[in-house]
Amino acid sequence: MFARTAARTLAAPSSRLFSSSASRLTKVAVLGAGGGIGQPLSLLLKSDPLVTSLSLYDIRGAPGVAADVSHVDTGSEVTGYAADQLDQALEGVEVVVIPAGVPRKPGMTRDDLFNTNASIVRDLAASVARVSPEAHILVISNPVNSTVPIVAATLEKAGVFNPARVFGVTTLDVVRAARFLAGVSGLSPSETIVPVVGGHSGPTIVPLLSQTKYGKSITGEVYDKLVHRIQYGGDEVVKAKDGAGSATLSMAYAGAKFANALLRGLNGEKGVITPTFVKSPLFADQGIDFFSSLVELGPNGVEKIHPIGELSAEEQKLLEACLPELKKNIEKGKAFVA
Ligand SMILES: NC(=O)c1ccc[n+]([C@@H]2O[C@H](COP(=O)([O-])OP(=O)(O)OC[C@H]3O[C@@H](n4cnc5c(N)ncnc54)[C@H](O)[C@@H]3O)[C@@H](O)[C@H]2O)c1
Ligand SMILES: O=C(O)C[C@H](O)C(=O)O
Repeated sequence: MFARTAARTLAAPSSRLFSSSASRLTKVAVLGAGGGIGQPLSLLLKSDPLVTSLSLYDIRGAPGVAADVSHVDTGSEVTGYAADQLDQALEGVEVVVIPAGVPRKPGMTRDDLFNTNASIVRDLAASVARVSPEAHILVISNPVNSTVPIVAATLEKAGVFNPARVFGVTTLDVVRAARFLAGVSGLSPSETIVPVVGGHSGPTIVPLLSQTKYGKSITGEVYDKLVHRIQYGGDEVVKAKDGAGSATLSMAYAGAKFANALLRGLNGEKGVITPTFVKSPLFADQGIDFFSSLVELGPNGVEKIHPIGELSAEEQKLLEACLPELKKNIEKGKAFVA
């Protein structure tokens, strides 16, 4: 998971979880560190040798999480910040991960979280713009299809938006796709990596199984069920947690995995390529200027946005269903800031 060498992100072997020490100082902040995702994510980031300093902030509970996590015997320093210490938490930070906000309950869509989470994310982004305007921002808070445009528009308003530094974390969809395809094929998930493009909610999640060695042979009902499970994996967890929230542990894993990929890119590692939801030219001519596709990460953040490649007829249909919904979600986010 936390590989530091040349293996591509999509195929990073999990045996590298605790690999060797960092080559450069990297200060990372978690905003929402006291939450269901924030706590295990903070623990995993503490275990990442590429993180040398960890700032944990929440409106409640972050100093306690920091005291706990700081005893783990890895090299990084950990500091917790209380509700009125956001500016201090952001000082000198290069990477900001945002899992702050409310999660879904059964029967809700991610868009139902907009009313609460939009202002939380906007206000946090405004503080990042003021205190650490060069930081890379990793947005986990839902609805990602709207919160990423909100962060971008907020930074734009402050005159500091750099599209190479704002990312919607869609890694959980990639993690699920690999796991679920492995379940169908009987192979190891390291052999069933699937590019997942589009956005992060139901029909906007578009798994490109035809671009994988084992996925392309899956057809009919098995294909339909697999695609549905990848698109609605989040609902599975929400239902099972029965009112206690949504995915936290698998999300912390996915968030730490994406953060590690970004840090490897920032450290100059070549060939770090993974899907992420960024400002993108791929469908901009249709008024959709944020999109998740394979992105190469480098010393400045986004190095190269890859095209989505060849699609099967089924995937073309999935993409057609994705685009109008995604456009609506993006416009809603932009309108909120405007
Ligand atoms: N991108 C993804 O794939 C993905 C996956 C799972 C969950 N999520 C989303 O992540 C978000 C968090 O989920 P969770 O399960 O950790 O929720 P949670 O309620 O357990 O934790 C959220 C935390 O955010 C904190 N918070 C609220 N307002 C804040 C603010 N202004 N500043 C700092 N912290 C603040 C809360 O105090 C709480 O500790 C939700 O919106 C959820 O939908 C996204
Ligand atoms: O389903 C949710 O609301 C949380 C998250 O987006 C997920 O995919 O698990």
